[in-house]
Amino acid sequence: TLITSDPSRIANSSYEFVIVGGGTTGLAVANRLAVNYTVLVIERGENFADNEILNDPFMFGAHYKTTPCTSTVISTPQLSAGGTRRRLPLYYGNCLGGSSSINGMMGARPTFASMNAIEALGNPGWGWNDFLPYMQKSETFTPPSPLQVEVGANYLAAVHGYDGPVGVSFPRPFLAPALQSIAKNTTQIVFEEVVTPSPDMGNGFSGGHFSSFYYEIHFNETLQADRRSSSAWSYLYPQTQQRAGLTVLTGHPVNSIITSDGGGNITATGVLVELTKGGRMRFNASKEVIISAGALHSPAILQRSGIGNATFLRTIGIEPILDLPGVGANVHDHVGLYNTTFPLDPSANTTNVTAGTQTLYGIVVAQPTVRNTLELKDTLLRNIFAEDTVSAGGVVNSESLATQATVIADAYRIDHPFIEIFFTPGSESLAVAAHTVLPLSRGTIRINATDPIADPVVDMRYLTTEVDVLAAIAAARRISLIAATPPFSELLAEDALEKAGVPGVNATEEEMLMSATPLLYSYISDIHFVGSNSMMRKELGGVVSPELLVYGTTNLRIADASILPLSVFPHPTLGLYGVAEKVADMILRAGPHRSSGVPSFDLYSENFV
Ligand SMILES: Cc1cc2nc3c(=O)[nH]c(=O)nc-3n(C[C@H](O)[C@H](O)[C@H](O)COP(=O)(O)OP(=O)(O)OC[C@H]3O[C@@H](n4cnc5c(N)ncnc54)[C@H](O)[C@@H]3O)c2cc1C
Repeated sequence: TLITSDPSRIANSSYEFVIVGGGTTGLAVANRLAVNYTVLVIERGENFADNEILNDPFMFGAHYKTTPCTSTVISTPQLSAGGTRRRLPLYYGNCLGGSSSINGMMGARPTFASMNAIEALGNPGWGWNDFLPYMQKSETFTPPSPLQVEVGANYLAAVHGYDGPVGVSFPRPFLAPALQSIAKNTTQIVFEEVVTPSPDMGNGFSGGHFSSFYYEIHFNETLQADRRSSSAWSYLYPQTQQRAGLTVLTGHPVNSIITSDGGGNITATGVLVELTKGGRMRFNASKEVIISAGALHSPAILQRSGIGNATFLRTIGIEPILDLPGVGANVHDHVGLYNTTFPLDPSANTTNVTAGTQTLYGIVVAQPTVRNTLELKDTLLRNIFAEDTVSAGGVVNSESLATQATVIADAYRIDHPFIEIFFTPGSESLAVAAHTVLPLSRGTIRINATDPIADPVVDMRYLTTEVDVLAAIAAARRISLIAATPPFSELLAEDALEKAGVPGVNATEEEMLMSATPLLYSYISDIHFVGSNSMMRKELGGVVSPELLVYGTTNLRIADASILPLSVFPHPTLGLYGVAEKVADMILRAGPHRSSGVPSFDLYSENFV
C-alpha cells in the first residue's frame, strides 16, 4: 500500500477503481477490491495514524469535538424550543478512517425487521439473512471474559465473525461494572413488558431488549491491542492488510466525477481533484468510480458533476447530465437527547459506578418496542397525507413518504424498537441519553449556490413529522422515569431531575415540549446521517440500485451511509462495514477474478421465516 499526500508522485499512474473518500466504508471497499484490482483512494483529510487521542478508545467522550480529524457542517436553522430555530453542528471525521476515527465506537447492528423494511423498498438481497454474513465477515469478535460475563456481558457465538479486520469486544477493563447491573435492573423495571435481556445485541433480535454494549476496539492479541478499531486501523494500516494494488492520496478533495455519455447510460471515466497548491488534476478509472465521501458530502459531489435534481442544478448554473431528484433528498438523522447529566448523591456508594477519567458513551443499551403505543404509531404512519410530504420536505413525492412510512410501520409490527436509551458513566455524574430510531422526517442537502466546493447546505428538518415528535417525547419520558426509579435513582442527588433540566415523571406533553429547560428541544444531531443517496426504487426518489449503482450510469457506485433509505443501523459503523463487504463482494463476483464469497448461515431461516 502506498499512502502519499503528493499527487505528483502518482500523476501518470492508471487505476481500475477510483474511490472518493478514505473513510469508514471507502477504506473497507478499497481493501477488498485491491486484492484483485488496482485501486486509488482519494481522501480530503490527512493521515493521523499515530495520533494518540484518536487511537485511545477511552478518550472519545472528552475530545471528539476537537481532534485534528474533526470537521463540522453547520445545519440550516432547525426547529427548537418554543418554536424558535437553532443551527446544529453536524460532526464528521475528515481524515483517513473518516468518522470511524473519531466516533464513540458503540457497536450495534440492524434488526431482522429493519432489514426487511430495506428490502421492501425495492432492494432484493438486502434482508437480514443475506446481510448478516457480511457483518460477520468484517469482524473479529472477542468474547467477554468470565469476569465480564459475571457482571453482565452476554453474547451468542454463532452470530459473530472471528477473522475479519474490525475488532469488536466489550471494553477491557469493563468500565463501571456496578453500574452495568444497576442499569440493567432499572431498565427491566421501567420497561417491564417491552424489554427482555438480549442473548446478544447483534442477533437481529425481534422484540425490545437490553444488553451491555460492545465496541469497535481491538482487544485481541492477533490485532493491535487497546486501540480504536477505526476503518483505517482495521482495513489500511495493519501489516496483514497491505495491498500491492492500493494507493491512497490524502489531503486533497475531489471536486467532481468525469463522465462520458455513450448515448444511453452515463459512464464514469475518472475524477477531478482540487490541488491544495491550486489547480486541478484528473485521475482516470478504467473500471469504476465509487463515491464514499459520507452522507453529507457524497450528494454534493454528484451535484457538482451535474447529477441531481435538474431544476435545482439549472438554477445554480450547472448543466444537468442526469436528472435524479433523489440526490440530496431523503436525508435524515436520529434525534439525540444527550443533555441529561444527573449529579450523584454524595452519600451513595459509587464504587464501580463511575469511570474515573475514562469514558465510553454507553455501557448498557435498552431498545424498547412500541407495544404500548403501537396502534397510535401505526395509525399515524399508515395515514400519511400530502401535507406531510410538504412538512417532511425532503422527499421527492408523497408516494415516497407513504411507502417509507408503511415499511416502518411494518417493522414496528414485527416489533422493531422505536427509541434507544443508554447509560453512561462520567467521573462525577451519570448520564442517561436517548435517541430516536427509524425517524420519518426528511431533509435536503444541496451544494452552496455561490461556492459549490464549500460545505453543502444541510437542512435535516428534524422533528417535522408528528410520529417523530411522539417518539422523542416518549424518549424524554423514559429518561425521567429511569432517573426516578431505583436502584438507579438511589445513586442520584435528591434534586437530580431538576438539576439535569428533566421534567418530572408526571409532566404533561406540553411541559415535556416547552418546560423552562426543555430536554426535548435541546436535542442534538445524533451524528447518524443517512439517506441522501438512497437505495430504493427510482420512482420513490432512489439514487442507487441494490447493486449500489447510480441509476442511469454503467459504472458509478456509491458506498457509504448516504445509501441507506431508512436509518436502520442504531449506530451505523458495524452495519456500514457490512455494506462495504457486500458491495465489494458483488463487484468481485461479477469481475474476471471470482470472489471466494462469504460463508452462508442458516441460523435465522429457522427463527424468522
Ligand atoms: C463524533 C461521532 C460519534 C459517532 N459515534 C458513533 C458510534 O458510537 N457508533 C457508531 O456506529 N457510529 C457512530 N457515529 C457515526 C458513524 O461513525 C458514521 O455514520 C460512519 O462512520 C459514516 O461512515 P461513511 O463511510 O458514510 O463516512 P465517513 O466515515 O465520514 O467517510 C467519508 C470520508 O470522505 C471524505 N471526504 C468528504 N468529502 C470528500 C471529497 N470531496 N473528496 C475526498 N474525500 C472526501 C471525508 O474526509 C471522510 O474521510 C459517530 C459519528 C461521529 C462523527
